[in-house]
Amino acid sequence: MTLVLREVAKEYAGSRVLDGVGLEVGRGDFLCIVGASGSGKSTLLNLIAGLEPSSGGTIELDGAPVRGPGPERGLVFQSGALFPFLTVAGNVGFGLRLLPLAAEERRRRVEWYLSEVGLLPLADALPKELSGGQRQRVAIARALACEPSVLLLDEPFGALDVQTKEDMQVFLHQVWQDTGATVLMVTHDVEEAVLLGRRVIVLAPHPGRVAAELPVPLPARRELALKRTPEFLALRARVEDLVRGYAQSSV
Ligand SMILES: Nc1ncnc2c1ncn2[C@@H]1O[C@H](COP(=O)(O)OP(=O)(O)OP(=O)(O)O)[C@@H](O)[C@H]1O
Repeated sequence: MTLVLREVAKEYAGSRVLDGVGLEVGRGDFLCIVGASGSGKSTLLNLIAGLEPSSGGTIELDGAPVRGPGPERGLVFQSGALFPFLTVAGNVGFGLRLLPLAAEERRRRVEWYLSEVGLLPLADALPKELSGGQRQRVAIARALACEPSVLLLDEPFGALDVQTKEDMQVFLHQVWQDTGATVLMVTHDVEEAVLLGRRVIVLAPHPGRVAAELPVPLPARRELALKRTPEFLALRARVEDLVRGYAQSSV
């Protein structure tokens, strides 16, 4: 799986929100996109998801142009947006109904991904009975169950309290390692990006464009304790300076 963007642009009512964006995401990658508010992070993810058309450039998945949403791109937003009237298992299985799978395989996947996110015991619960963190786990399991080529995450933990957010970061990293998924995550949280990403891309605003790309040379196993190491703190400071610097220089 390779996702390739070349010279991607987006305009809203004549105003250019993204300009000349190029990036490449390969199988098993974990790429985080950061940038000041309004730098076009969510817009970029929406274009890749096929929720909106670009105004220029190309977006290709394995050489095929992206022209709309598709099951090979799994999506998770800040608010899990679960179907309130479906159980946890029903939510995880929802997207599978659109895939040509035998009933037995659907059941297997629902069970597998629910157990992967630690929610098998709550399979029959309704979303309203879950905590915010649990709801996001269901949303992630729902996206993963379709076994997408790439998992697109837009501020998936932005609405959670600090403790739950940290638990979810560790959890997502574990899921990524277990499943070999390819992840593209948008976040305004630089610490989160450095903790989870193998690479971090910084978008500069007005118009949104790729200003910097930094590899994250931290150990493969990302634990919360890493956040206190000098290597982590130095990289985090560097990315924060870039984000802030570009935000100020564009005002
Ligand atoms: N549907 C839309 N119509 C018009 N303008 C839009 C639309 N969606 C986004 N924009 C504009 O595009 C710019 C980029 O927005 P976007 O939400 O992608 O940025 P962001 O980096 O994700 O910001 P944040 O971190 O605050 O979520 C903003 O100036 C926003 O007002």
